[in-house]
Amino acid sequence: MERQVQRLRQAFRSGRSRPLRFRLQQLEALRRMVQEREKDILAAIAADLSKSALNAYSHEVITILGEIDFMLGNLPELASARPAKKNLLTMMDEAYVQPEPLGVVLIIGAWNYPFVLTMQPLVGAIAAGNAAIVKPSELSENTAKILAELLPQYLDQDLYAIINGGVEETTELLKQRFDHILYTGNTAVGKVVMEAAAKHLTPVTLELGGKSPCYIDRDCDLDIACRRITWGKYMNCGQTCIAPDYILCEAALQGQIVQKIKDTVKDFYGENIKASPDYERIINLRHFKRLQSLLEGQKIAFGGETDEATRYIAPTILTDVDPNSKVMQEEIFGPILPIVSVKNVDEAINFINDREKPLALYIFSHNNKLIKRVIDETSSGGVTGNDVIMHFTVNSLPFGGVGASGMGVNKLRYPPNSESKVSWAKFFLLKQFNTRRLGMLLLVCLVGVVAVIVK
Ligand SMILES: NC(=O)C1=CN([C@@H]2O[C@H](COP(=O)(O)OP(=O)(O)OC[C@H]3O[C@@H](n4cnc5c(N)ncnc54)[C@H](O)[C@@H]3O)[C@@H](O)[C@H]2O)C=CC1
Ligand SMILES: CCCCCC(=O)O
Repeated sequence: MERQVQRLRQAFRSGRSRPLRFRLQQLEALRRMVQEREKDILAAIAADLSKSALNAYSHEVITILGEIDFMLGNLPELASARPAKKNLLTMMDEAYVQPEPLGVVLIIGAWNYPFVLTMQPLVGAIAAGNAAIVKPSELSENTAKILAELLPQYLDQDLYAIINGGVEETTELLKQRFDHILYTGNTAVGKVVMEAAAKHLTPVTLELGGKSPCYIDRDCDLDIACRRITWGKYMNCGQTCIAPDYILCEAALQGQIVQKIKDTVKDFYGENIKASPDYERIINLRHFKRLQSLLEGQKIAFGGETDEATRYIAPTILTDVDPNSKVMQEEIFGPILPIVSVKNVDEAINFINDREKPLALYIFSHNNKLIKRVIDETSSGGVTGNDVIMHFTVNSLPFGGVGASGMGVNKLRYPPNSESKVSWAKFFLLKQFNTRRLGMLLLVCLVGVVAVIVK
């Protein structure tokens, strides 16, 4: 490990990773890799998470293409010096902030979105002019393997390395000195990473987990709320760090919520959910058994079916959940949705503040004052009102946790998925489609307006 880190440090010292042209070339090469080897990448993600190619594209590949496009379009400005305000003493001088690379950075990825959670930080590291070591999660072994095969074929091998392995290899890596470590994974390991980094005073970005609450106010559009919660909760079989972990609502709403989510699950995944290409599986037996244990002693209002052979757990809803029960003590990270009843928003705010600061927080209400109050009186990594997960798609928003859910920041929806939905997602998320398609869309609108005026 030490030799590998030293090799990267020498390459970084050569200054090769600093010129803007070089950084853009590497990002263009990464984009080429994603495009030319899309099929292999989708197949690897599919094998790891029993995910359809359409979902692997929508959940992961499109995000990376969007991130690379953003960088290719904005890096010249992002990397340029920023003039600083001067005072009388210095008004004849030059004063500016010059963004500069840190050096050799370590990226440790997680398994639930194995491509996004290693490539997105790598895009940032390359854009900033760093050298980087990428250590994908060993749990998503197929994606780890394909990345080890592809990255050296497309990127500068002296500046960007990939090291595969599990706890042992990661522990060895963490003994080395880096100039920044970006870790994505659970909070317990986040502490291990931070402890190791402290020995070298290495700054860290910790993208951790937590229990993200979702408060449903009695005054909201319950149909929309349940549809969006169903999408965000059961996507990737609930293995999404910013999925709504549990619902807080008045007891009287539980019945309607269960029914509406039940109807939406049928709408999304059909009568036979197990056969749906849009419904994934639990990553491994350890997590499957952990999730099964969370069902013990609970009132299962919907779902609850499991199949160990295929690591299938049905979309499940628990009602009248005791806040002290096991399912409320740990991040669920699976397709189980507990409903905890509270009398009102005051009780919901206290419930949230009595626990670790969540990675995400969701509020469904027609009352914007109530939403604003919850935002003002709680603390979380990111909030979406009247939706879930969508703050993740705004790459001009910082993305990350606070407190136990993390520190530092990193940046076409409903099933069933289809080619045309992916195409529209590209249109709305990828630069390359915006201009051409946007022009077409504007032309159609213009023709429409003219037609109305003429008429
Ligand atoms: N904030 C965010 O953006 C995200 C957070 N997460 C969180 O990640 C968690 C799920 O991922 P995990 O199961 O943790 O992924 P994991 O088991 O794949 O571990 C993550 C990484 O840490 C390494 N690792 C594991 N144990 C280690 C140890 N004892 N010492 C050193 N390295 C170790 C693994 O090799 C892997 O590369 C959830 O809590 C989820 O909320 C997941 C995705 C995004
Ligand atoms: C929708 C993609 C989200 C990726 C980060 C997470 O696990 O929440």
